[in-house]
Amino acid sequence: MSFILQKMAPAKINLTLDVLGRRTDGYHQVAMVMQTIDLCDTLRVRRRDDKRIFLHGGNDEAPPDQSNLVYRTVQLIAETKGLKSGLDIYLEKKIPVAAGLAGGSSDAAAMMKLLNQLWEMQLSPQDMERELAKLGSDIPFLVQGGTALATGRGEQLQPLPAAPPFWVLLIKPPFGVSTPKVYQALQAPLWQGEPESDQQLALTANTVTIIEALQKNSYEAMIAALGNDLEQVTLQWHPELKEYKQILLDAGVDQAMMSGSGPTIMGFVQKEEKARAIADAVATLFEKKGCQVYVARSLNKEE
Ligand SMILES: C[C@@](CO)(OP(=O)(O)O)[C@H](O)COP(=O)(O)OP(=O)(O)OC[C@H]1O[C@@H](n2ccc(N)nc2=O)[C@H](O)[C@@H]1O
Ligand SMILES: Nc1ncnc2c1ncn2[C@@H]1O[C@H](COP(=O)(O)OP(=O)(O)O)[C@@H](O)[C@H]1O
Repeated sequence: MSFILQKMAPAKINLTLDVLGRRTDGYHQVAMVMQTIDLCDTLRVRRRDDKRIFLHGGNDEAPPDQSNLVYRTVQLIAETKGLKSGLDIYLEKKIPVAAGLAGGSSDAAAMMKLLNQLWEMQLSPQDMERELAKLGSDIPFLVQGGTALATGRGEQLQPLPAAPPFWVLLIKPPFGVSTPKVYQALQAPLWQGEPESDQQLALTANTVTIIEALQKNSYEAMIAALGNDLEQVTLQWHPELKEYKQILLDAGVDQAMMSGSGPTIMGFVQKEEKARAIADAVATLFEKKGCQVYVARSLNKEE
């Protein structure tokens, strides 16, 4: 029996998400500070002697069929670089689906890294990011993870100093939201069409301030600069999310905010003991509302 390769696929959260404009290609121009956390899916892969690809695991919302981003990553690489062997792939989902945590994107990035290893393709991280941008705007960030600035439609990356270590409580309501619908409903004053000046592409206040906070390695300054332009849409559709933020703030988190297009609400704290104590205090209340509660810590690029 050939040996099994395994890779963890971490969730991402947005520390900022500034939407700058609505482009003609159907995407929005964004500036986002992204961070990986240690809530992870797991991918295991074993080479087969034939040329068949089998995907196992997943769950009801991310079934192991041809629509799965893991399968689509193999298909993309098979088309561009050739199918070098058959594969048995097992996907263990822990990251909630359609939650604003980019679980599917991270699974795709992990699959790409496993293929690079197994098929000895010697692709650089930048090569992998370029390929994966074809499957989704968030996926390139998940190749390297840690803390990074994402611009363009989210696929252009610049390294940032690692965020000061922190913990987050994640409250995942019993429903998902559609990312395209959230972007489309955004009412913010946006430019439309193509960016015409550098000013239109300039980073906005939240993102500039948070980058300064990261440069100073200041947890307090980072917390003060958190922001997400998509909150206004998802919180209007699901007003109970405002209440969830308040519950977390009342329970003692330093700040509460939605991740990505939502609906997951995050509560930020600096220390593990505090995160776990608050999670214990609020778990029953949130579980009664049908929410799942997770505790996770920020990851470095190397983890
Ligand atoms: C909102 C964010 C924030 O990190 O994450 P999630 O909430 O999905 O995790 C991302 O911008 C989501 O990126 P991702 O989920 O990869 O989106 P894609 O598959 O590329 O695009 C799906 C659709 O969302 C819309 N879209 C996406 C990215 C972007 N910058 N502008 C957009 O308008 C488009 O309608 C696009 O067709
Ligand atoms: N491996 C996967 N894990 C999760 N979702 C997947 C996967 N493959 C395809 N999908 C599809 O992609 C959509 C968005 O997935 P996900 O990455 O969880 O969203 P989000 O970025 O909003 O957290 C889901 O509706 C799901 O049907």
